[in-house]
Amino acid sequence: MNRIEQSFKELKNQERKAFIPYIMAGDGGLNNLTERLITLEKFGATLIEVGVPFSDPVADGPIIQQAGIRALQNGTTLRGIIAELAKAREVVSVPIVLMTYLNPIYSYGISKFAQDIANAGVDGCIIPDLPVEEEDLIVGELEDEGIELIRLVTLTSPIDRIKEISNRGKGFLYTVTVKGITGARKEFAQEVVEFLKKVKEVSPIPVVAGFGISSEKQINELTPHCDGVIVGSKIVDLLHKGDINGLESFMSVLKPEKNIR
Ligand SMILES: O=P(O)(O)OC[C@@H](O)[C@@H](O)c1c[nH]c2ccccc12
Repeated sequence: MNRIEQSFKELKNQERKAFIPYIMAGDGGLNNLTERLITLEKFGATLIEVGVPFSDPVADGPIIQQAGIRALQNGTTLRGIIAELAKAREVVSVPIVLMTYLNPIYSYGISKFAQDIANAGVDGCIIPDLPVEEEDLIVGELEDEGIELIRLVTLTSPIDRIKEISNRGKGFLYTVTVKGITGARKEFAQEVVEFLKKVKEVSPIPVVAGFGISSEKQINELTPHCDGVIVGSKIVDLLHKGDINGLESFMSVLKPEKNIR
């Protein structure tokens, strides 16, 4: 069984929800990557999403864009990230999902990419600019290496499409909870809860909410209706500021002792 499925199974047995932090690889230098993964695992991450910086990040909001620019400026490459992840895998046991746009995969070479990330101990891949209609380009190569393609659905996806996408899916379904780009939002539209309920009804795989989540209140609002949350901009910001205490307390929101419901 893939590490991702395994960890969702364990969570379910413990009646817990997933907390999935996102970090930008190379922000602050690639040599902090392993240490950051260790810290996030220690603070209770279920799984970690590792972003590959890219010059044209169409879905990224300002905080993640800035982190990407910092990472590119210090010379971070996909090759370097994969090498660092391979080293990290010796000391980190949570599942790792690589988030990258399609272009860096293309220039790396699709089959080499799939092989190299699998050898580095990566478990899944999120490719936000790869529509389901085009995924045959790459999904076979990923699956051959045991890498799960994590698919996204959004508030504007019709329910039939959500059904189709979630039925193809392995790992978990990334449910985008805002219309727009990544980044903290103060409040969610009421339609988000309704949307999550609908997605939960049709999806055979765990449903994880992401985009715009930055507070304990939001997490408590959403988690009764999904299997966990992804938090990007807030985590990237705390790490950039070096606020490790803030990170630890924010990540304790879904710890078992606080998660009695
Ligand atoms: O930053 P937010 O609003 O917490 O959203 C998560 C997000 O950052 C992360 O999953 C992500 C970063 N860039 C993306 C591009 C597409 C989809 C997802 C992402």
